[in-house]
Amino acid sequence: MDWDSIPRANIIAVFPAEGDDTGSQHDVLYAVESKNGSEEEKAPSLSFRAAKVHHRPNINVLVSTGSGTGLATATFESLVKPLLDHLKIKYAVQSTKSDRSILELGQTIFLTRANRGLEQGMILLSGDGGVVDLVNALGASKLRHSNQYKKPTLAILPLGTGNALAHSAGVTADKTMGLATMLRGAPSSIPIFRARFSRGAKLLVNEGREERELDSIDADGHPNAQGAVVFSWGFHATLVGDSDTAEYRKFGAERFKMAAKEALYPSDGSPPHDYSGKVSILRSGPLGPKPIDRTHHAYVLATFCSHLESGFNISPASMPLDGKLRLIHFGPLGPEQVMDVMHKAYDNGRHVDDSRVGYEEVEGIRIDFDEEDGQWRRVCIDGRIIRVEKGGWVEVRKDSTKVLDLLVEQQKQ
Ligand SMILES: Nc1ncnc2c1ncn2[C@@H]1O[C@H](COP(=O)(O)OP(=O)(O)OP(=O)(O)O)[C@@H](O)[C@H]1O
Repeated sequence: MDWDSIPRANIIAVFPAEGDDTGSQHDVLYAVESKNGSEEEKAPSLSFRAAKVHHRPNINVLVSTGSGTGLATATFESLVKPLLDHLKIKYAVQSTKSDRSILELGQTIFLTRANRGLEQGMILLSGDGGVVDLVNALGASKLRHSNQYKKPTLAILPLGTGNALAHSAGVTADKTMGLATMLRGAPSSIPIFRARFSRGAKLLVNEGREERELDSIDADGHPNAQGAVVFSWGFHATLVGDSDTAEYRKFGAERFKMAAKEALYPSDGSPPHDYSGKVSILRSGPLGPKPIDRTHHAYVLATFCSHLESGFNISPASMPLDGKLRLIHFGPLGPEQVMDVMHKAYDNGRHVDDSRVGYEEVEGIRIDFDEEDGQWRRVCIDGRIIRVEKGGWVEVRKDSTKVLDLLVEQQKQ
């Protein structure tokens, strides 16, 4: 029987077929609605069937050696490999050699297979960066998708620093480090946004010392980048950018707090920076952009996720993969007041009830930067830092392209 002909929601259990050493033959038990079952007959309206299925998806394990505090390789060797071997699951494993490894695998092998309609599973040992690399590789241009495009399915094992997507999608809700969801989860599309920049925007790499062109440039010459977690400007982007160094990375998630202190209490004794620019909310339909009534800002952050790290509940109204983009923003405040707002975010997202904080669902946002110094024109997309040129702008909008499914606990339609 063909695996694809059995609806996922009807599957009760899958067992390796007895005597099969290839890992590709399975016995599947599944429920079928019985046509003549009715309440009057007092018969159950479901019955079960058993089928023999040949199914051998292409499974790739991606080990991001530079993520978090560098535990991905040890986790693969001591936990993931023995588990997959125990289950006789066949897979190919790739470890990252550079910050472009996952992007390049995605742009070549995974995109080609997806365009040929082949089923692919990926087990990703990384933080949010690995996910965003896959999203960008697979979704950089709709034109690159064939009619047969088949979304790969991703299982994420949270080996990064923030692991926002894993925390927000419920992958870390149990004590199995994502392994239970990897085996029992159901696929659900990862919502994505697209940022379109003025022509001079550049990706910052090598601890912010080098500039690189963005991989995707649209027909009008505007650099594009996609994200699945967060877009930010101001305090958040500054602390992510400043703390992305080998020295800071040793401290795990503490690095964000350390860089936050430096941004709020600069060592030269100056007050925290007031970010200057025009921020507008983009709305759907005929309504034009609605500018936020302030010229200076401390915090501008749009996200699909409820949590940016464990306990940091930035958008309490966000549900796992609900595809709603929410904006959190506030104007210049003293350092103690910023800390007060941040503490409320760690306290179950109470900051959104604070009158100093704006919180709303948006279709997108536009920022027109009015900053002389480039360090204040840095924005963050899922941990990557992009610097916009003087007088430049960025527009961030929800993107309906579906490129990748994430395995999550609850089946979503
Ligand atoms: N071998 C490597 N050499 C250089 N860079 C690497 C290597 N492996 C991974 N990287 C890069 O390290 C970064 C790790 O990002 P990732 O998001 O996975 O972890 P993180 O930043 O610690 O976590 P999070 O984004 O969840 O806070 C990515 O930019 C990735 O491309």
